[in-house]
Amino acid sequence: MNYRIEELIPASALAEKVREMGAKIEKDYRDADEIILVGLLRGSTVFLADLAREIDLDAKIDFMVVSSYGNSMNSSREVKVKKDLEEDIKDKHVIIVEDIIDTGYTLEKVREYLLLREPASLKICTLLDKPERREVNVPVDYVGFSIPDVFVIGYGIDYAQRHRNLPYVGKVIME
Ligand SMILES: O=P(O)(O)OC[C@H]1O[C@H](OP(=O)(O)OP(=O)(O)O)[C@H](O)[C@@H]1O
Ligand code: HPA
Repeated sequence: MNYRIEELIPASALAEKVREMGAKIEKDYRDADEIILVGLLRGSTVFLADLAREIDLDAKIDFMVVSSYGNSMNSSREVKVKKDLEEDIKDKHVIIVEDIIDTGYTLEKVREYLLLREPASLKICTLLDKPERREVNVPVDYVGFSIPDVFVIGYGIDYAQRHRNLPYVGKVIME
């Protein structure tokens, strides 16, 4: 399939937004002993790496793998946990860090799954939000950019596992 990529959010705007988000999180959790940032692999890696360095608090980093999409642009509703956390999150302040929220199924499932472990608090932080695509309601506490219903890649986000290493967020245009 032929496609081209058009820049949607430049690297400089991403860096500025990530700084702002980090500052907000730092302020909100300044009285917490420790926070745990939970990244969902693989899309959140680039955002999480940058965000974590903008938060001057005692933070642990852990990861989960959940399956939802596959290689196509269609969402599938089955969400399975393929790799669980290593950390015990009971009584801890946890922030799920995501690259993008689309239908909401992934975060709904992960949120329910983690709440069963009784964290002290559980918030959700996403770089990108596509509100037009939402099918289930999930409380999102930190949002970088709301974007229209376009297929995006870059800054950790893939199209069939490609383009995650682009320094900007681009949109895929089918030709
Ligand atoms: O709101 P939803 O409709 O559930 O979609 C959002 C999810 O889809 C993408 O993950 P993907 O399964 O492509 O895995 P990846 O993180 O490895 O790219 C993205 O990273 C989110 O986790
Ligand atoms: O726009 C997107 N791009 C890549 N993966 C995704 N998963 C949900 N939305 C997207």
